[in-house]
Amino acid sequence: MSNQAACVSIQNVSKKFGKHQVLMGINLEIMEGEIFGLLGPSGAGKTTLVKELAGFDTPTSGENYVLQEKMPSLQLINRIGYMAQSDALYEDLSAKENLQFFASLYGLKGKQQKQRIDDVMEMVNLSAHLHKLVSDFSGGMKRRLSLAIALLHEPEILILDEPTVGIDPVLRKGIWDSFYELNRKGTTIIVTTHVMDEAEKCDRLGLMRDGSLIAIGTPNELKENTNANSIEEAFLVYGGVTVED
Ligand SMILES: Nc1ncnc2c1ncn2[C@@H]1O[C@H](COP(=O)(O)OP(=O)(O)OP(=O)(O)O)[C@@H](O)[C@H]1O
Repeated sequence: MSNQAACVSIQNVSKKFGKHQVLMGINLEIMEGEIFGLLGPSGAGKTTLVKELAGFDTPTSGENYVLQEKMPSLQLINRIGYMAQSDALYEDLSAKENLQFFASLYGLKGKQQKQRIDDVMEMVNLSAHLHKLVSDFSGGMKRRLSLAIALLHEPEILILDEPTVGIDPVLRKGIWDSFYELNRKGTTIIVTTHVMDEAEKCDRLGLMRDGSLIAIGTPNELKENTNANSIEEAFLVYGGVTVED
């Protein structure tokens, strides 16, 4: 990984909502072509951080650079794919109409638009439901449709906020296979999760707790450095927490 360029550089980023300090002096570089996972309990600040990377929020202090541009940057809209934690879908439109709407925003037209819609729906295993109203979709189907939308314009960086919540293990594996496939083709993937087995699938992890990045490394490094058998155990050691049942 040493000869890769950083495509994300987070420089001393802090964020406050009123008096509530949500991010504290985060420094992190994410390399081109890696799958980077942000792991941490609810409220750790993962969503706040990835929202800033996607250009939907700004730090109170510090700077975020994505593809060498200071964020937020309108110029990057076509180069970043973002899947938010809550689905931003039009419930009274069909899946196809939702995809067409977002495809138009990205400037995809005609045959190319149709092809991309078919490709992404196949990737998330929803091809059979193209014409169904989103209001008739299950929670997991909505997640997968949101993912399909994030993939439409073949972004160089894909930012996914808990992409597989509410998705059953078989489909989850299928979705991770798609991530690996995209990653093989060069897409950098940044994913937040609090699922430990997903964390193991990342090239590197950033462990977050109470707005701080408490450790960064490959899953193996994090386990070896703490003499832990699992990422969960490593997390607890880095966090200075003792294991309780
Ligand atoms: N717009 C906001 N206004 C005020 N507080 C906020 C806002 N957004 C987030 N927070 C607070 O910031 C903290 C971090 O939230 P964030 O959603 O980033 O955590 P998270 O690690 O992504 O958690 P989860 O896994 O539950 O999504 C929480 O305490 C949350 O209540």
